[in-house]
Amino acid sequence: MSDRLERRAFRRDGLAIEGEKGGMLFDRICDRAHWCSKEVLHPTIELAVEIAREGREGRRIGTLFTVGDADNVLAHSRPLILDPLAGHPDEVKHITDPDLRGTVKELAQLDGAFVISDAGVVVSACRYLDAKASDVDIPLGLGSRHFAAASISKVTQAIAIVVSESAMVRVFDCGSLIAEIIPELWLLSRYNIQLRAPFTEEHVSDLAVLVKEP
Ligand SMILES: Nc1ncnc2c1ncn2[C@@H]1O[C@H](COP(=O)(O)OP(=O)(O)OP(=O)(O)O)[C@@H](O)[C@H]1O
Repeated sequence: MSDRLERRAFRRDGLAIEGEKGGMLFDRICDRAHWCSKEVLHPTIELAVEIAREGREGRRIGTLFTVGDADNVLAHSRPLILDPLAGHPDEVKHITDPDLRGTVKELAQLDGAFVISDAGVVVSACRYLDAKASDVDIPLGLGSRHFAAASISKVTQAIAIVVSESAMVRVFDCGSLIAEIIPELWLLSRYNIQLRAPFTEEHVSDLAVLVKEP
């Protein structure tokens, strides 16, 4: 096995964030979504939480990921700049690849969304999502990034994950907010929570995961 594949296999064994229990909490989000590949959704949520926690160069950053139905997402979006991931082979663009994850953290400072395929390949970055669904269900007060995430999850089969500049991570499926991840417990105040009851709330170390009940 090549070094790259070994590192990828290692990461698939469990989450770096909060270990096995963190993985179990992310399973609940998978179970709530209308479809889910844990091998892709878990490392994407984990990366979103890392971005929310770490920011870049001392400031918080926000970004957006779509997971699944990539061709359809591409058809409902357009590039904001020349795609920095274009031309690189799929083998180096898997969401579990450590080098790719570092690249995504850098690119997350730019506007737009990352598009991830069902197989976990980050096929495009810096995409403006054009989908505008009128019947999305998003709480008042959330802005255009969240609206774009809700809309693309309604118009396509993709699950959309927002890293808000407020450091909250929000997951949209079929046009609705289905989960919120609070990466640091001091952010856990009712003020920050946008998910409407009923939802489950579970904690592991500094992480809280709230999942809407069906
Ligand atoms: N349709 C879209 N597709 C991709 N990215 C978008 C889209 N709309 C907005 N964004 C990104 O979201 C950024 C923040 O926009 P805005 O503040 O309105 O969103 P928000 O939902 O309040 O997010 P945050 O909680 O991070 O502030 C924009 O600068 C842009 O980079």
